[in-house]
Amino acid sequence: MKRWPPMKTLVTQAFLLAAELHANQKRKAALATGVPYLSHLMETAGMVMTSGAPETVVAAALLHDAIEDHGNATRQSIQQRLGDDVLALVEECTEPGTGGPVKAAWQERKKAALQRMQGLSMFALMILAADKLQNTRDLYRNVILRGDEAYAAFRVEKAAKLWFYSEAASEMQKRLGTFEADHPHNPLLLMTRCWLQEFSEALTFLELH
Ligand SMILES: Nc1nc2c(ncn2[C@@H]2O[C@H](COP(=O)(O)OP(=O)(O)O)[C@@H](OP(=O)(O)OP(=O)(O)O)[C@H]2O)c(=O)[nH]1
Repeated sequence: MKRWPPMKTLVTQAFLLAAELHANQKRKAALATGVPYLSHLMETAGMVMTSGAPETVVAAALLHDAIEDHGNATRQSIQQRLGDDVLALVEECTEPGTGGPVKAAWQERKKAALQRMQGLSMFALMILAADKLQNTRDLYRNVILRGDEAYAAFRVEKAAKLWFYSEAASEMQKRLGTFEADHPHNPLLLMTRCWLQEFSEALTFLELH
């Protein structure tokens, strides 16, 4: 019988770790019930991979919610299995005030996340832009089908959710601009620009519906 080749690449290892960590986690507001959380990580990492980003970035995209959702102990598994570069990127993508036994209050976490955006590395910015776009695309489809009921599964109401997304869109655009000034033709930055454009367009739709 033909055997699969050994699965040793960073992306494969990251996928296996993400599948392990998020095995029992479901999406909160999916159109079908019981949709695995892994779907969000695969879509986000798929966008990053399609852009041509390095393997470390794709691996970090697969693990961007690992510490946030599964705690500080996860840092060690990421470091041991994927190395310091992937861990550093995952840490940049981890929302402040998460990872410990108790999550900080929603408003406090989101304000801290916004404040940190101007210090993001280019690769962390890419992952967060793909992450926010994936969640917003999902919300967009949900709003088309269910209207305001689409917001019911979240911790905060529609106005707060859209406030955060709109602040995040402008902070990410500002940060992207600082990289574009130095590297105007970088294809990874061009792709991030497209994602942020789509993110803003989806937000405009959500604000109007
Ligand atoms: N659109 C969508 N999102 C879902 C779904 N299931 C889980 N999420 C996740 O929920 C988070 C938002 O959930 P909330 O209950 O508002 O709680 P939180 O912001 O305190 O985590 C998002 O992650 P986040 O990056 O931490 O927050 P955010 O910055 O996107 O708000 C997103 O990944 C779903 O079915 N659809």
